[in-house]
Amino acid sequence: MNYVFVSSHLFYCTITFHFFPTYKIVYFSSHKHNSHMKKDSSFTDCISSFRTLSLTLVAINRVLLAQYASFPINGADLYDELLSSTAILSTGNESLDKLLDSGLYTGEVTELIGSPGSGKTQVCLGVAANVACELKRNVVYIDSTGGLSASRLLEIVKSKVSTAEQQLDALRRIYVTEVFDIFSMLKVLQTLRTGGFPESPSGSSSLKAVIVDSVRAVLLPVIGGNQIEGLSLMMQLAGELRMISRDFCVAVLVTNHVIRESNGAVKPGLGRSWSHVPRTRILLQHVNSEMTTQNGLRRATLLKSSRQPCQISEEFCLGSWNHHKVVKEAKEDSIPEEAH
Ligand SMILES: Nc1ncnc2c1ncn2[C@@H]1O[C@H](COP(=O)(O)OP(=O)(O)OP(=O)(O)O)[C@@H](O)[C@H]1O
Repeated sequence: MNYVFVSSHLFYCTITFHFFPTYKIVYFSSHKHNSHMKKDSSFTDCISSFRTLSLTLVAINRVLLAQYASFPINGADLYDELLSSTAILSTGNESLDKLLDSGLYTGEVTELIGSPGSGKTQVCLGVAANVACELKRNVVYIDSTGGLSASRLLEIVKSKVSTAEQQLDALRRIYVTEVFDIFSMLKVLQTLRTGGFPESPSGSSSLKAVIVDSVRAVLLPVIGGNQIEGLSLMMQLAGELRMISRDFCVAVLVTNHVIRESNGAVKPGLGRSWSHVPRTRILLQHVNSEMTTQNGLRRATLLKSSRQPCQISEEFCLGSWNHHKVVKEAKEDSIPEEAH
């Protein structure tokens, strides 16, 4: 254990420096009330200890920067890192995959926005079922709206895998947590990040997707009144989602509502501070036609992407995840589970 001595007129305390556990910082005072202080230290000793201290602090500063600051890396290394850590998870819906440039990218936060009833939860269920059934990977599903329907999930799973055993296996890969406030949400994410995630039955940690439906439901109550606290909680949530996506190489899919402006245009909820959090954003809308409202036809429009031109859109049916895959077995080898 290394000790760093800090002289102060006010304090006599010992603090363990959390970021740097091998160092112990000891504050000691020359105040006359502290009878047990080092009274024999001369002025020159004091100056030399300050010098030592400043050198030590510089060393600590360097180590902390090396550990926690981001360093620039060249494009080739960046591309290598991308190839080794990025996987593309198919959503199970061709139209959405097309908009997302093949699917959900691990290491990124993707946002699905839309008005109530636009089908955000249906898409989340479809994605969870697809990752669990087709890719055979784990999913953490955080439900903050109470909109997750186990029967609907089973319905989608049944359309993807035929035997009861496979269906059970797939359902076991989807870990559902219900949270209804931002503090519980942050706690769940922190538990997940610090390794508190329950392992899959096979014992392999194969978490590939984290779905949060929805972020606005937990943020809305804290954003209205106390703006400063609400914003800081929102940024904390953004940080947790980003860290999980990067550290665990998982795809994070979040849902958010929209705000309708006076001219009828829609914009993503949670304002500007949130707008930079997702790397990709898709808007879900009803397709307004008497014929199409019956079969749940939706239009998905790409609003934000660093890979595709924005404002392209695709139409798809919400019930498309139910469609049975007749030639599933034959196609198993060609599932684009991990593109890189
Ligand atoms: N099995 C199904 N097949 C097709 N469409 C369905 C099915 N079940 C529900 N729907 C449709 O999904 C829509 C509701 O979708 P969903 O609950 O995903 O909306 P949401 O955008 O999550 O809404 P909210 O923001 O209120 O949570 C309804 O229009 C409903 O008709």
